[in-house]
Amino acid sequence: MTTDLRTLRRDEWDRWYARLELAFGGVAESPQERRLWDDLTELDRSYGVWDGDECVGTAGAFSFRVSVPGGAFVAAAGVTMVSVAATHRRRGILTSMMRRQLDDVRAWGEPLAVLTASEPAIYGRFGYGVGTRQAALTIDSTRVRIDAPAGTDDVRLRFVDAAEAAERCEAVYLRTVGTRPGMLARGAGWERLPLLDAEQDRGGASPLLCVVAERDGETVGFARFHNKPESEFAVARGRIQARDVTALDPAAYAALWRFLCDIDLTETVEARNRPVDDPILSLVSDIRRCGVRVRDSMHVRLVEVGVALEARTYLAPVDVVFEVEDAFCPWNQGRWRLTGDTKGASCERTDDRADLALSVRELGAAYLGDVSLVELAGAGRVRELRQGALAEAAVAFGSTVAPWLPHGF
Ligand SMILES: CC(=O)SCCNC(=O)CCNC(=O)[C@H](O)C(C)(C)COP(=O)(O)OP(=O)(O)OC[C@H]1O[C@@H](n2cnc3c(N)ncnc32)[C@H](O)[C@@H]1OP(=O)(O)O
Repeated sequence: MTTDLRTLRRDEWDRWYARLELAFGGVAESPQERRLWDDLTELDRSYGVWDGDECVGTAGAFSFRVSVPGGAFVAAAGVTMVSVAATHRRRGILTSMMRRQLDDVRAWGEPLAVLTASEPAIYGRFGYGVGTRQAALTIDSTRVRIDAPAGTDDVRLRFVDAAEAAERCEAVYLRTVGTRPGMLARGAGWERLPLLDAEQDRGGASPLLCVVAERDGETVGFARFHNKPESEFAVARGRIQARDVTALDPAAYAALWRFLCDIDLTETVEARNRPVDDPILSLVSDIRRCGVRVRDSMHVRLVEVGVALEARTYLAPVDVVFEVEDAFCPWNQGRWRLTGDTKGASCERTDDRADLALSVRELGAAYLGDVSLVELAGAGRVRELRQGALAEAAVAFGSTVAPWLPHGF
């Protein structure tokens, strides 16, 4: 079989995207969602693999800047829309696309590649580590009380039309980008993503509802959610499906969650993607009844180890030499000396003896401050070669808040 891997052309997008949908089960997305992804696709950063005139492989890369510990934003390829036709699987097509893509990302001068995986087992071989996690909540709102802080009662909540309020909600959201590592600065068009609301995706729930939180006439937060009425022998058992809960201060945040947990005729509040250290977990009276489940979220690949490690700051002074293994991107392979603290860092090639040995995948996992290097060492994936180096590096790589990716891509 000979296939041709090339950059996507405008007139190929429809056929290309249809093959991507087919690889994910063949259920067509709503026209609204399809149009959004069409508009967001960056053709010159997308690939199709063609067997004759049949598209058998797809992959793309959005232009993002990822927030990292210390507050900088680092250019990153947001790897997306990866698929290989079921008729052509396990013949190396994914590998060929990952090869081409990581070479291109390097040539574009982007030190990071990030993605959310359909299955976590796919991308480790290409040097990606799980760099952020997310928590799903299923709150029993009949039993859980919100212990709201002072000032919560001064927050005014109002139902608004989600589309009409989109601009001011986006303005609030943008003020939160960068408050956690892992959040994305993106280009125009992405503000449409949280408003997608096709009936076919609702599963019987209401259209998207929106409540804004105001103080002194200023918007200080918002919640977007669906209400799914359910009942059992005339007992209301409705479910609130929270899509976004965003606020600029603790009182507004508590007011929004208290509202969601208090809606009549409902007894459950679900939220699929929250930070693992979400303050809601400290607002509730009974964490056991919040059904917390944690899973992998954004996978991170250091495309240029030196540039990436220099771009963030470190919670404590650090001076360690890493022996990095990177078979897929051998330009990263070898020894790097990282020195840094809360103000800045430098990371350079060195011949000095190594203090810690690990693969680029572990660096990706630890990069945003989520998984501890100590935890990875416990799994045998980081080796300490100088006593004390592991603790020193683990503390330095931490983050004061858990990294979080608020939405998929
Ligand atoms: C960022 C995103 O877009 S995530 C979306 C990923 N896409 C999907 O899940 C859609 C459905 N699946 C597919 O399209 C394909 O099966 C893909 C893209 C996952 C894999 O494509 P393929 O061309 O079959 O992969 P390829 O042949 O290059 O495999 C490379 C290696 O990865 C392994 N691999 C491939 N898919 C998987 C998987 N799902 N789980 C574990 N290992 C996998 C292969 O076994 C192979 O291992 P080997 O080198 O040890 O033999």
